[in-house]
Amino acid sequence: MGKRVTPQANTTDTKEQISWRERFAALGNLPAFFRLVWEVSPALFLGNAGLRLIRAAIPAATLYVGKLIIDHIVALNKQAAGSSTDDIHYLWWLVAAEFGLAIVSTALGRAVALLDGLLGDLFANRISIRLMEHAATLDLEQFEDATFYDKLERARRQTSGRTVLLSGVFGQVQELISVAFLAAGLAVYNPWLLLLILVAVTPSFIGDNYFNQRSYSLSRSWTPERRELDYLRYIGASDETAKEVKIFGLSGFLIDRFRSLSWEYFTKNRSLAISRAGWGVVLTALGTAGYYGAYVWIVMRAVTGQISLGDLTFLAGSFRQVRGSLEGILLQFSSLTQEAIYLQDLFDYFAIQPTIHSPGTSRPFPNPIREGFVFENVGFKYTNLERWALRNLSFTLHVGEKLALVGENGAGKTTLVKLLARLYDPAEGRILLDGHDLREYDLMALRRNIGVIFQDYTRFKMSAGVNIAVGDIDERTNQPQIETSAQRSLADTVIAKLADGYDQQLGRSFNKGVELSGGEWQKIALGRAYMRDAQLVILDEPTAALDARAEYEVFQRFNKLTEGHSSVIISHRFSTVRMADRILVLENGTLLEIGSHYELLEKDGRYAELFGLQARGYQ
Ligand SMILES: Nc1ncnc2c1ncn2[C@@H]1O[C@H](COP(=O)(O)OP(=O)(O)OP(=O)(O)O)[C@@H](O)[C@H]1O
Repeated sequence: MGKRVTPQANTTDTKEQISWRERFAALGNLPAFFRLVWEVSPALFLGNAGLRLIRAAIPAATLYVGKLIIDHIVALNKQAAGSSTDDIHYLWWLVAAEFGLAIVSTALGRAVALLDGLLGDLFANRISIRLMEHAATLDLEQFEDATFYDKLERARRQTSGRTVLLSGVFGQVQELISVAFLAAGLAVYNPWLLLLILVAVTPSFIGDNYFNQRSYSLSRSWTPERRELDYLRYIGASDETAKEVKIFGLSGFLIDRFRSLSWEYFTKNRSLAISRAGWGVVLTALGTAGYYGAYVWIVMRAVTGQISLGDLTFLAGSFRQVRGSLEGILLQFSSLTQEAIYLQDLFDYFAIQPTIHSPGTSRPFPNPIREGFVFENVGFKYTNLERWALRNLSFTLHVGEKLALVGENGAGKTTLVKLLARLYDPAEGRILLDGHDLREYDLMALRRNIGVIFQDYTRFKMSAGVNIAVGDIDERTNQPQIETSAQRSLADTVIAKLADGYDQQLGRSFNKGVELSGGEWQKIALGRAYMRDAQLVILDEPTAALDARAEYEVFQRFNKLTEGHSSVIISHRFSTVRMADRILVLENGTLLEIGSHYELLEKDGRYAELFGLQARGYQ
């Protein structure tokens, strides 16, 4: 494989450095994050916080009890033979107290981990649901945009491992309180010790921050490549692609591509990890030197008798713990800001607003439609396409009319249909429904009144019944309606052959799922068109996979059942097209001809030419 070009990886490394200011600003996401966590479960949230608070006091208490024990033993030794049983009892009480603290600390640790886990799982579920809810509101065009996908991918990463942030922040607070207790003890003896600790931990804090920032930048700039890696992993091992991967012998090609891309990422990560480890050793050594400096001072004071042996253990222990905790807090802080920046990606995704939506006050949807749809000089351009997909398009779709769209591949037929359903809005001109712009109507009402079956319809890996019911999902338990729709689309003959009938799992991804042939799937998908009583039914190449007899029968039924309703049919088969009331011929996104089959034959233009070509093929 040739060397791949990764412009993002090379150019954004420097561009995507995150400044301190951005890091602190990202912390501003924490309140919103906590609100989300709180909404998930107030009880778990409070329980977690409460238990951690108690646990925070334990290290200082344990050290203090330890000091009392040592001082008491020293006192007992001095008294030698004269110790009373009360003194011994007191000593055992102290030992029991320390034992009790150790047990409570472990139990609280387990309880906190449990609550973290439960809360984290609930939170991940909640975010997944919000991701799906938000995705449902977004424009089709947004889904077709690669940068949007990168955002979605980064947001999706937030649905797992969020416990890291959760326990991270909670742990921070717990540690801070622990440190406050311990530091208070240290300050009583000598406040300078605190300053020494701060100086000792600063180098490793700065180092960690630096490396966290670089690792975030790297990971962020590699989002498109990571997506590609996921995609390669998927197509390299999936039931959907297995057939072609085998026939064309693609596995070597896919694996090579995966290998070179993943190796490139690995080497970048590796060099970062190595320099991080190297610097880590040096910087923590500085911290250790600080600790031993203080230790020498404490030992000297004990030797000269200025502090007791108990004080020595308490101070040395406190110092060690405060340093460890502070290092932890500062380390956590830098990974916390990093997590908070990831959180920004999640909130960025939630902040994406659709451009296609209902107006503030919408016009009631006409029922029945009286005048039909009018295209007035409509033009549309895909964002990633230079040329216009449709331009200067004007025609009327009358009420009750059956219109066929004809044109070569890429002429703009599907695009026209997407504009009718407001999956996109025109960039030029407008589409009127009963004299008013489509944008004045409620979007949901419009979509409810239009039934579209696209050529690339989705084969849901769900039951056969649900695959038909998606045409009107609110009616998914309405078995008679599902069965009637199946009869109309000829799907009933397909379902009759399935062992579990309408409950049969389709697709092989799940247990006991069966795969259907292309035409069988199409009959099932066509059933969706009959699920709702739409005023406009659109079929985009609905019979391409059907055999000749099935196609004939489907259209006989379709024409009868949609009598009085408007319909649009896209087809490359002229046997189907000629049944339409009028035929609209598109070429390069513009209207070339429109008229009935006979009118267009008489005109002897493009339609007549294409029709003649196909007819000759059968002679
Ligand atoms: N999502 C998209 N993003 C960018 N360009 C697109 C997109 N969908 C279609 N196009 C482009 O717009 C043009 C019109 O496509 P459209 O799907 O409307 O053609 P069509 O007439 O339905 O073709 P076919 O007969 O092959 O189904 C094509 O050139 C296509 O490349």
